[in-house]
Amino acid sequence: MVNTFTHEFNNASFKGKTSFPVGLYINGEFVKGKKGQMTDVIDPTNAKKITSVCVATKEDVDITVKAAQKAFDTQWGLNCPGNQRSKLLLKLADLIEQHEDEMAALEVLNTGKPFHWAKDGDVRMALDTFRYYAGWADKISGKVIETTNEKFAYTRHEPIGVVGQIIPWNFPFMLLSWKVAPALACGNCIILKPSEFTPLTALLFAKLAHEAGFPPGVINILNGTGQNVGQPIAEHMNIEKISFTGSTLTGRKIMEAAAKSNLKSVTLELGGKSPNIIFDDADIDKAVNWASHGVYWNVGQCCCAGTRIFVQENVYDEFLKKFTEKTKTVQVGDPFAQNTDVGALISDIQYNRVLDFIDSGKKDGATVHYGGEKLKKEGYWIQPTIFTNTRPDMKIVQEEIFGPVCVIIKFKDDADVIRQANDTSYGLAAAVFSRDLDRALQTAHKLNAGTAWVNCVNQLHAQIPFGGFKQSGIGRELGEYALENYTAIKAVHVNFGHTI
Ligand SMILES: NC(=O)C1=CN([C@@H]2O[C@H](COP(=O)(O)OP(=O)(O)OC[C@H]3O[C@@H](n4cnc5c(N)ncnc54)[C@H](O)[C@@H]3O)[C@@H](O)[C@H]2O)C=CC1
Ligand code: BAL
Repeated sequence: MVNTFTHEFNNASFKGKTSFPVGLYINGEFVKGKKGQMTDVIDPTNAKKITSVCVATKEDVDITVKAAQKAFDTQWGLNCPGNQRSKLLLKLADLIEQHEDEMAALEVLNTGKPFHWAKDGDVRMALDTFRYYAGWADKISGKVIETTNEKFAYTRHEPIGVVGQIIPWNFPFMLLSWKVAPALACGNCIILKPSEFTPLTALLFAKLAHEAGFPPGVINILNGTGQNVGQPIAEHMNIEKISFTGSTLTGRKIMEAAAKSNLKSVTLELGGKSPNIIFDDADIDKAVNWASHGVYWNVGQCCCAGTRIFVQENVYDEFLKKFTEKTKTVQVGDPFAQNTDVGALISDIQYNRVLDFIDSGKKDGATVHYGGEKLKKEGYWIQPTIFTNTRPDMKIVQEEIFGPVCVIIKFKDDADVIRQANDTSYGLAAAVFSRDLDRALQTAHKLNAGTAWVNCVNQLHAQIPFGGFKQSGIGRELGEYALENYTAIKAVHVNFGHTI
């Protein structure tokens, strides 16, 4: 028998209960893994255990792939019309909406992020994403291609089959939706591996997907580590597609595993070191507010965080003063309190990683202009931190920190800032602040980034593609573009006259 996790929330943001099995969700059932292994799930706000969940091994991956392939061949894929897939996705979205406070509270418990962000950001965006792709499920079609008068040729955008999906811990439920919704809309069966740090909302999701009535084997959730579950998915000979979000280092391993196994197609959404450019003609007060959101949202654990803030020299002092004042007002604390802006970091590993980066900045000679200290005795809390007087070669300027840490850098003119902003191996996102739209757009077009925000940051919509240039990734998630990740194009040639 698989255990059930039950938890009563009773706080300023949510009063209510959650309850779901902590098994692996395979072929429409919650089961224990073949080896019966469990792992602890930790509350990052106090480093205490929340519960334990079952974890999978390679053998479980093999069993799941067979179940998913059977579902694809019999009840899903080309055997289930798009309008039926759409109905199921809409039903699932309705169920998520009925449980949105519970889903948000669970995400808060497992990640330490503020409730209002979890609900109005993560869960709302997941809902939008499921509904958006439900709309696509019966509109996925190829085209007729003219060639000769004796031929009728057309393309079909067919589902790929069994798809592996690996997600990280920073936006567990939101990123689940980015992967699962388009894959199902296109008719694929999915095997999703959440991060070992944040398995809980994926399990509540599995319970809701079960209730929605998806055929067994269409949706499968396998908790576990990268090594025991992620790697076997990436290497599997019968998984034809893998989509991954996480570090650039692991992204390389996934690509290597795909190349060495069956050349499965790979989509990668990886790290970033996004520039945020403040020109001297920007509305400085607005830019300060956006820049603060750019760095501190999700305590900086965000692939598109605008952590390199470039400020034109004649407004540098004004910006720095106002940005520092703003940073001092950022409320770090109880994620269920209604005025909290920033919660805890996800794990002891991430906490130490961010502290190491802060140390390296100090050792390299940068100035800690504000913050830089640990907060609280229990859990993984770090002060919002501003570095100044940096050099381009410093680790804190070049590498993704994934914590509430930014560098503020002076620039002379447009050409200077474009050169500095593009001086990175990453290319996920960038932002430009200016009242001069010509200048803002010309700059946005010259930045090497998959997303360019003008007078805003961190804006994400189900309809708009998201993904990286350079080492920030391959392919695009969200929007119509994501359908390309989950369909295989077949060309059909019909001869009605040509002889040979
Ligand atoms: N682009 C993004 O949204 C994210 C970027 N990161 C970056 O990565 C750094 C390290 O964080 P980690 O948790 O170690 O990231 P990670 O990339 O190792 O973990 C992300 C996911 O990949 C899985 N994974 C790990 N090794 C794998 C392998 N060999 N094969 C298949 N799957 C594997 C993990 O279990 C997890 O589900 C962070 O400090 C941050 O800079 C981390 C999380 C998300
Ligand atoms: N910035 C939203 C997606 C991510 O951090 O992975």
